[in-house]
Amino acid sequence: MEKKEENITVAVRIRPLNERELKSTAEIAWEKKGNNIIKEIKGTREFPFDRVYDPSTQTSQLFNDLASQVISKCMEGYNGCIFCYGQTGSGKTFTMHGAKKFPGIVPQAIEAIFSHIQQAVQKEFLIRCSYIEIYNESINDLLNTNSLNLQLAEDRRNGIKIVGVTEEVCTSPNQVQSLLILGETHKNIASTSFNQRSSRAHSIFRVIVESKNSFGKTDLSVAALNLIDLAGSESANVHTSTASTTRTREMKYINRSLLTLSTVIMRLSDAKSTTPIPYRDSKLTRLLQPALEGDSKVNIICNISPCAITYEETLSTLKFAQRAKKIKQTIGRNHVIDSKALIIKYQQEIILLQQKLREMEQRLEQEVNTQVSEEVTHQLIILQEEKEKADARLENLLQEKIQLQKELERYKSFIIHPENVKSSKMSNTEPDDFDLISCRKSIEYLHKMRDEVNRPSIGFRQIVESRNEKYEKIKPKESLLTEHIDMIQDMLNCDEPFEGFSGDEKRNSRDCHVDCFKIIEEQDRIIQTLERALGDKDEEILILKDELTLCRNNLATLQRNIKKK
Ligand SMILES: Nc1ncnc2c1ncn2[C@@H]1O[C@H](COP(=O)(O)OP(=O)(O)OP(=O)(O)O)[C@@H](O)[C@H]1O
Repeated sequence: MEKKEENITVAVRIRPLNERELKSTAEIAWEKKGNNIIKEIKGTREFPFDRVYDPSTQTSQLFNDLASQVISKCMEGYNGCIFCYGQTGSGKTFTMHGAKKFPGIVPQAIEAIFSHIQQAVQKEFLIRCSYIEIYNESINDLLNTNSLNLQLAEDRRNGIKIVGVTEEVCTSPNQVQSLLILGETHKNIASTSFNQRSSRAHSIFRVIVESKNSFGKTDLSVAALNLIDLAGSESANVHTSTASTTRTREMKYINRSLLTLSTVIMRLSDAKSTTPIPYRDSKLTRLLQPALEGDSKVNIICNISPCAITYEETLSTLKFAQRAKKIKQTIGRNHVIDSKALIIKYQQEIILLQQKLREMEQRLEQEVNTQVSEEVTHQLIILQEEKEKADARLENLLQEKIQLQKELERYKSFIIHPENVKSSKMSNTEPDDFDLISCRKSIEYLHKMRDEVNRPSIGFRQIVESRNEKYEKIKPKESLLTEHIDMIQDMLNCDEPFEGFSGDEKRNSRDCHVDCFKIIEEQDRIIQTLERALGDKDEEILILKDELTLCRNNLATLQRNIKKK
């Protein structure tokens, strides 16, 4: 340990008058004189300190003058301890933690620690934080409400420890800030006649700074920074009539522990004293023991009210501060050559974890590759099978379609027009000179001619001429034809078209007529069915083609993915 002797730094901060004091007729009893003296206004008392701050001073000024040096030392490996001492309502919490828009020493210290880490490029740091309060002589963990009445343990190497206290590793100011907010919600605060938000316990926010040179393996420093907001002393008669038993009990515990602190400071300040120092009389002094004995750079800020109402309490605070000022300390830097120190432990853990992570990543990659290739192969097989099935179904359908088309053609070829049937049947039964086919053709021809003549678009003369010409050609057969035409016309128009024929002829013709129509109707039905079937097959083929395209696309995507892998 590198050692050097120095005094505890003691400063006094005078707060502005509060509402109650402003309303009262009481006078101002204390004022600042120069930079470091506080003096009685109406008396002769004067107390010199390292610094004295008047009511107009901002906390940032105190931080820059006092706390920043302690923080710098901590970053170099020296322990540090800053605490605020004073009667209730004198401004201890305001100084240590601050209020809205007025950051206290703690938030400013956190900013300073992290900005120091940012600048110290050659060093590595590990920051751990804990937050406890001593309430009615019980140490409670403010970061874990289930941890109450924690015990202290002492060993030669580590000094005094709080067993089981929560220590959070923090990597940013915001993270520390969150811990502070969490701790604040668990603090014992109550309204008293002197302070609306009076701390009913001593609170200690501890930052452990582990640091090591980036290149060194063993030169490790571990420093503790204790930022302490003590509960305020209260005059016993304040609580007797109005306060609840809880407040009175709290007050007794607070006063007793502060008295022990005072005694400890008094004994420490008297270099010649051989009387044992009663550290063990309170949890607070036991915890402060290493710092007060010289393992820490200590700053004490004594908060006072300038008002005469609290003259006695302020005087007591100033006397305490005077005694504290006399304490000489020999502070040393903590070198730790200890493989158990967290920064090294964490570094080793990080290396191990990184190794494990790499191994896991490799294993995962292998597994994923195997899984992917198995899955892709499986999907490929399924797709191939689906494609083959689809191809086969398509082929079948195409065959079916061709078959159906052939059948359709065949059926179409079977279609017999009634007039053909009539003429062929009739020709078998009619006498030679009765040429029904030619008659029929002639009738058709005549009908056509008549239609032609009636069509307004064709030149009338041409039509008449052509008609006459054709008429001349068939004129010789006119009478015969006319007769036959009439007869055939009658036959075609009437229900009994074969009236003039003999019985057999009639029967044959009628049967033939009916058969023909039946065949034709049947054929029409078959054709319609075939056409419908064909239409359905076409639709199925289209759907199958779509499916096939989808299959092909999926296959292509899979093949692309496999190539990428
Ligand atoms: N320097 C200051 N400037 C402005 N207001 C202040 C100052 N110091 C204290 N106050 C105000 O005075 C009140 C009491 O302060 P604070 O709670 O810090 O006292 P305390 O000493 O912590 O009291 P306790 O011991 O009861 O917890 C608060 O409202 C606080 O905002």
